[in-house]
Amino acid sequence: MSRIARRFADLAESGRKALIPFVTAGDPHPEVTVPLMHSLVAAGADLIELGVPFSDPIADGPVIQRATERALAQGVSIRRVLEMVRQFRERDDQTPVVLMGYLNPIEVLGYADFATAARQAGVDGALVVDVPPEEGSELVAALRAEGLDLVYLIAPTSSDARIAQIAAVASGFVYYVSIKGVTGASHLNLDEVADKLKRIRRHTRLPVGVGFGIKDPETAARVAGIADAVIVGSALVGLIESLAATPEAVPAAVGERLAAMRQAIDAAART
Ligand SMILES: O=P(O)(O)OC[C@@H](O)[C@@H](O)c1c[nH]c2ccccc12
Repeated sequence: MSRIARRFADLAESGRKALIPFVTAGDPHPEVTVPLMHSLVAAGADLIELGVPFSDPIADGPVIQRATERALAQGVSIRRVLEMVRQFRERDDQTPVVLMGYLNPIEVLGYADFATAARQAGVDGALVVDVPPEEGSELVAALRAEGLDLVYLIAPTSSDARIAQIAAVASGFVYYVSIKGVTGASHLNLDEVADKLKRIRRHTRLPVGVGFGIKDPETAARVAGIADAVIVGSALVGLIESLAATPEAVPAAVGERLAAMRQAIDAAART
């Protein structure tokens, strides 16, 4: 069983929902990322989505774009990101890590070499934004050969046929993007999301995570009421940005913000 499958199985057994923070590797400084990852776990992260900086992040809003720029300015490459995961694994062999990124850096390494290096570093899966399911088979095969999951995005506009196609190739979990547009948007409509999750669940038994626009503990708790996982990015990355001048303060502060979401999720689950 993959680390991701095991984590979701354990959560389901204890009736808990997954909390998945997203941070960009190398933001605001490469030295901060591994301590930050440990701090996120201590604050209640069940899985970490780690962004691989890429120069043309089409799905990202301004907050994560600026994080990407800060990381690229520090020279953070995909190899450096893998090295960070390897270092994280020295102290944590339980928490799944999914790399979020775009195809180009993976193509530059080569699918097979990327998959091997990722597995050796301790990565569990990848979410490659610009690989649609009909073009993903080669990448899926390379990742599967190393036991890695390929996480797919489902959009509000995805048809049933599209959801079925994604369900056939996805593994680990599927990621429902709660709103049209880029990361960091606001105001997700919970009823709409709940409807869509019902439709998605007709096609797959994989856990379904929901991300985009979850910024505060209340929203996190409400989404946890209907999804298997709550994914939070820009709310954390915006805090990192505000602390960019004092990188050493980042792990504790971001951990604190995530812990508040964890508490709200767990409190709502008890009522
Ligand atoms: O930032 P938000 O609105 O909290 O959404 C999560 C998101 O940041 C993270 O999962 C993510 C970052 N970059 C992406 C690109 C595509 C899909 C998802 C992502």
